[in-house]
Amino acid sequence: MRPAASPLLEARALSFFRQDEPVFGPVDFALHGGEIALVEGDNGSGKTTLMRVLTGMLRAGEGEVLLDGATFSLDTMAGAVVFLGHQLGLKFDLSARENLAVSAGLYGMRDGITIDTALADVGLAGFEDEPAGRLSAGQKKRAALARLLLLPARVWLLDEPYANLDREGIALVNRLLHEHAVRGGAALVTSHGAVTFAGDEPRRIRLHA
Ligand SMILES: Nc1ncnc2c1ncn2[C@@H]1O[C@H](COP(=O)(O)OP(=O)(O)OP(=O)(O)O)[C@@H](O)[C@H]1O
Repeated sequence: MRPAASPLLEARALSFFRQDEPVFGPVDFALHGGEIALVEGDNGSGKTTLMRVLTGMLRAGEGEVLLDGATFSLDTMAGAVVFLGHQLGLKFDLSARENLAVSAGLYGMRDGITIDTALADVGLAGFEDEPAGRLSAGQKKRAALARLLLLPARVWLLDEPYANLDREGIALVNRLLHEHAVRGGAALVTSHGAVTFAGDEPRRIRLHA
């Protein structure tokens, strides 16, 4: 797919420091619609920290983040960026369906999708009313993936999305990423495992410990 004029997500000379020690950076990248980039690096090189900076959970030490050409702020990213981290953001006492309804109430839904079709697409048909806390680790991850599908966010930030998934689940993540890119979305993905996307070979952003 031909990149749009303005990147959906851009980092310029982005760095993060803890007690004046650099954790990562400076990092530069520009992700256009239709592009997926893999963040690579050894344990402790700062992949999760980069994701947290990009979601606004941590403040960058130096540099800037642009979303759709505008300087990043919590207001501009709300609804435009969705983050899947180690904490899946599920309320365990709510059902899978209720969890998605809460997210949809906050951020809206993509055209042509419903909560139940999103759950069915990730293999959770029949588990809609199960409290999220009673789902297996892989099923919880699938419920979190259904949220990615449901929300209209064009930028996905996925931190270790393959963790806890079986082979079929890994293929599911790759399919969802491919479909997201075809729809014009962009994604940044951290992973230790082998990643095989259906589309073009992903870009690689390397962090150094
Ligand atoms: N809350 C924290 N307080 C202090 N140091 C932290 C904190 N979180 C992470 N770090 C440190 O920041 C560095 C980067 O951690 P980060 O989790 O971003 O790495 P990572 O590349 O995601 O690692 P992994 O591959 O092991 O998941 C590490 O040295 C880690 O010890």
